[in-house]
Amino acid sequence: MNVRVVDYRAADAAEQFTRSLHETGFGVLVNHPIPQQLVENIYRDWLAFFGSEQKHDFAFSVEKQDGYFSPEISETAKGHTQKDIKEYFHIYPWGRIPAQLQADAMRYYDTANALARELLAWVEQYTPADIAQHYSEPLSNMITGSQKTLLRVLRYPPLTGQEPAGSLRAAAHGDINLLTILPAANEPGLQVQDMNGNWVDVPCDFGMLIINIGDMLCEASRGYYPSTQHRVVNPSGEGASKSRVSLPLFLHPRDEVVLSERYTAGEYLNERLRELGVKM
Ligand SMILES: O=C(O)CCC(=O)C(=O)O
Ligand SMILES: [Fe+2]
Repeated sequence: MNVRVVDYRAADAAEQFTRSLHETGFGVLVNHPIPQQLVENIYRDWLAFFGSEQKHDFAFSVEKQDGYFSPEISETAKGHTQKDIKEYFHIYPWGRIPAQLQADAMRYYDTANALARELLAWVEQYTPADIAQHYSEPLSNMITGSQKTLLRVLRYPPLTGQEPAGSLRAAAHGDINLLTILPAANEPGLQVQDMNGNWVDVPCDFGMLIINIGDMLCEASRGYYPSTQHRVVNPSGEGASKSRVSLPLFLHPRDEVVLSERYTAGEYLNERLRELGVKM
């Protein structure tokens, strides 16, 4: 796969970047505005939280979807039968969060959310007119006042060797939302699928920020922006004894936004959460 690496500060960044999203569902930005030190602090502090008993005080709410999802709850990717090998915490500005982790998490949320909004505006600007005419409202409008944009902190525990055959840290899936922003994790393992079905390693270098299209934007753009399948594979050797932490921000529209003739965003999300086994 020929992934285009785009300089966020280049004069033609919006055009180059949206071309990559159209061709592969996936983009890589360098010289991006996400501060590395903040992300490293978040990784360190949340590793300590996942290692503590405090996490059990924040058991996730089925209705609201905020809080801590244990490895026993962990999602089963659409079309798969094994649960992923992971635990995670869902952060919303209105949701529950441990007091000692709140300031950095919200600083990151605001920074990543602002960038995601800017990138969605690029996507909108470079949507061909015959596709854009089907958007029920401008993309940038779809997220105005949204309460659903979600920051997920993931921890993949060290492997024990007792994992069920065939289970992965994260089985192949497409993200549900409009657009996802993913800084480099502390360990490798993320792969994306190219147009020929091959799995390609994603660089785990902080300078490279990964952005991918989610299923909602694929639906709204009638496939012009494809949602890329991706997964997190199990490490072997030394990596197997280490935790992996990652920090995707999932940009979501308001529930009532019409994505297509088939779905509003709220209907689409609820259907997918039921399939993942985390909602009734
Ligand atoms: O951990 C990663 O690198 C990716 C996580 C992911 O794809 C997800 O949570 O949707
Ligand atoms: Fe994902």
